[in-house]
Amino acid sequence: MEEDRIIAADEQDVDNWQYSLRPRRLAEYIGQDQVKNSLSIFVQAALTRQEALDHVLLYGPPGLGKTTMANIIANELGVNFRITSGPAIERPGDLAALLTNLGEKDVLFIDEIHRLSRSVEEILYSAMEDYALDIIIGKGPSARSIRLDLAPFTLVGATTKAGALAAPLRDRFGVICRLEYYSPEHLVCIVKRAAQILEIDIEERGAWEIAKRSRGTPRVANRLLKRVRDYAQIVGEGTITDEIADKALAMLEVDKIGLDRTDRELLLAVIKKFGGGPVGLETLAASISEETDTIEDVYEPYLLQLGFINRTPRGRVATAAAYQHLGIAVKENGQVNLL
Ligand SMILES: Nc1ncnc2c1ncn2[C@@H]1O[C@H](COP(=O)(O)OP(=O)(O)OP(=O)(O)O)[C@@H](O)[C@H]1O
Ligand SMILES: [Mg+2]
Repeated sequence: MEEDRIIAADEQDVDNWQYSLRPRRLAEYIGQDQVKNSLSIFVQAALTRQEALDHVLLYGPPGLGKTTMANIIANELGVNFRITSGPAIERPGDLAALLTNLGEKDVLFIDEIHRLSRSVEEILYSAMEDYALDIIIGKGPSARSIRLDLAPFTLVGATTKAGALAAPLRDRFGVICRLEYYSPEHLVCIVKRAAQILEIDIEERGAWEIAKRSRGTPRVANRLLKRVRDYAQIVGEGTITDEIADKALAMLEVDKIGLDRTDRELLLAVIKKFGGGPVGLETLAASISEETDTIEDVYEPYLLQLGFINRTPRGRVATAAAYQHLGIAVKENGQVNLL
């Protein structure tokens, strides 16, 4: 299960402690320079004109700091921050209640905005466009529609699946920002910053060992840091050195580039059971007793990003980079050998 994986990008219940590490201002937010620069200009412009900021859509893989950034936008604007999520808003009335309670220029954050129901989404259109709610009162022939004015507000939506957003909704966002995976350099800064807040002793090279295995994702970096700290305190002398980090992460079966056992199992299945592919998704799923959805949504993204597997019309193929990482040689005749 994804829940049990230390390198999972998705938020787990046990990740609540990370909230204290969230940067609160734009200047503290590490990386994502392009997004930061444009948001900083739009925020300043809105403040100068004393208007509500345009609606902002943040999209990108889990754990990269969408919720953090939404919160920062409200802080920079100096307004209230209200938080909800697509699945939490069940009926149009729930959204109407949220919207009518917003103050002037407040930020309403809707996480997983691609999971709003159609009827709720439709209420959002006029709210975003005209700061108004069209409400239908009564039923049948006596039903009539009334328009309720709202205070100007900023909707910040977050999604991991921008493609799943209906076009009319997407078009109503004036600012659309894509968050990218972080470079190891930025992750080193994130690890060191978190260590400082948590009062953990860490050497530069220790921070690098953690950064390199964090799959471009701050949430994963923070999680690894916490586990390595335990190891440093119990097995080492409290300080996270490169050697301590390496040993701790090896114990957790997280390899040099952040792959865990499941990642390696999947790659080995493609290479050893199916000669490197192509192998159909369903066949592959059956061979490692997994659901096809889990493979597509959970296991594959990072392997695709690394260029370890390719998706072809005939199925999944392991690339030379995957063979190399696992220490397996490719033979001319297509057969494989351990190096
Ligand atoms: N730029 C950053 N600088 C420092 N720390 C960060 C940064 N971005 C994220 N973090 C840390 O990573 C954690 C996860 O970030 P956050 O909860 O904002 O992710 P998210 O993109 O909303 O993820 P999800 O899509 O799963 O909701 C935060 O608690 C924070 O500590
Ligand atoms: Mg989030």
